Amino acid sequence: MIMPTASEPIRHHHAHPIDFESVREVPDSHAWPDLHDHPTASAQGAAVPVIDLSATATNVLEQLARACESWGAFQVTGHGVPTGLLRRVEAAARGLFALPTNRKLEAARPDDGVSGYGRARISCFFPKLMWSEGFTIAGSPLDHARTLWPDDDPLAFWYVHDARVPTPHVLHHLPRPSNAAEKPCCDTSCSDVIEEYKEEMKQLARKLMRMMLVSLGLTVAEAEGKTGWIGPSEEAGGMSAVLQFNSYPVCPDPDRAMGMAAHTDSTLLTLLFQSNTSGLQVLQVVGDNGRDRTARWVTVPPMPGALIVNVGDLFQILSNGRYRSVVHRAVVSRTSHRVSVAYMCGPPAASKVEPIGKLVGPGCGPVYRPVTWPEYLSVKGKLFDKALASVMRTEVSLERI
Ligand SMILES: C=C1C[C@]23C[C@H]1CC[C@H]2[C@@]12CCC[C@@](C)(C(=O)O1)[C@H]2[C@@H]3C(=O)O
Ligand SMILES: O=C(O)CCC(=O)C(=O)O
Ligand SMILES: [Fe+2]
Repeated sequence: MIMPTASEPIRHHHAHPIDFESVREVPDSHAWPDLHDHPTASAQGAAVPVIDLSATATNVLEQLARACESWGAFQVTGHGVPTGLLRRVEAAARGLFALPTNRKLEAARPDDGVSGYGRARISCFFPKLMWSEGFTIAGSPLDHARTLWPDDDPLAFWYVHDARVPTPHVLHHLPRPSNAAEKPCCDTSCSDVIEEYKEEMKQLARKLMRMMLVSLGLTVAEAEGKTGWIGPSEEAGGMSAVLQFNSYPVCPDPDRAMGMAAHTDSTLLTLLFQSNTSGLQVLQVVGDNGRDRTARWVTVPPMPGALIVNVGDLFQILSNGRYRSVVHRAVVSRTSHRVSVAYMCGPPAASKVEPIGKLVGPGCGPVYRPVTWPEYLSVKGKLFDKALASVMRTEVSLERI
């Protein structure tokens, strides 16, 4: 993995994003020296597992367990999310990023905030900038749009019909809507699509959480009771989530630019939709016996209609280290503008996440101390790739993990 070279977060001085569309070469600010830190596995090599959730055949739980133990990531098919909705959410993402820069900057994420437009939060740990821009939505997309653009709401304004997206050229020349209520009559707005997508992802995330906990050896009742958040009644307020839209413009020299630097997600699970453009790579660690550790980047090929599931740091804590969060990154392309949408799912803010009692036994005590999601995010914001180790119980030897 490309190690962050900064121990202290860096404040990048380029407040304004570069104009990705017009640059003819990768500027020094975006040129990464060590993109080939590990070999990239050939297409014939091992691939991230694909799991069909609709399969009536029964070894789905075993497949999940194997995928989570050995990869920390897998693709799911048969998940029940309509392909039409996936197409519409991709169009919504493309529409958002196609907005003129000044409109996007109106929604810039404040320094101390979670939501808004800007570069990835982890950028401050790397000396070079990434070839991407992002849009983070915590809470309701509609409320969000209203707060960010109180006068006129581009999220509600740009209509998504049949996955057709206004091109940047058209967007520049469209009149700004004078009143968000004056919507062109048709279809649904971006924020409706996003709202609908969040709801579908929430159901799928709960189902996957339940299945993954059962695959660890819990009963369904235990899985629902232990965490409270995934039970049928949502008495503890259900899970919470952040929606992250990523955009990776075409790049004149993809071998020198990084779309999204290597990281693990600070979530329980992340459900990622990468549309039909390749870019996501996961780090496969081979021969991990302490000393002799080699790793390689494995591309996760786009599969029509599939979603990718990443095990996040909080699930690693919950499972007491049995399921590992996966190191992953996104590379860029010379020819395709790629977008991805990540549903980053965590527990309710007030809930403590800690190793599940049943998975902790004699000779295998709890490896991690209890943390809430906000606490963990704050630790991650300071320590980045050392965050998980820092919430280990001190009496547990580092060898164990
Ligand atoms: C709920 C989350 C999870 C965050 C922080 C916070 C809001 C934004 C998320 C992301 C989204 C993009 C990748 C990442 C690595 C980033 O830079 O910002 C994520 C990060 C994390 O998983 O740590
Ligand atoms: O775009 C991708 O494939 C990866 C995005 C990602 O890792 C993230 O949003 O956390
Ligand atoms: Fe990620």
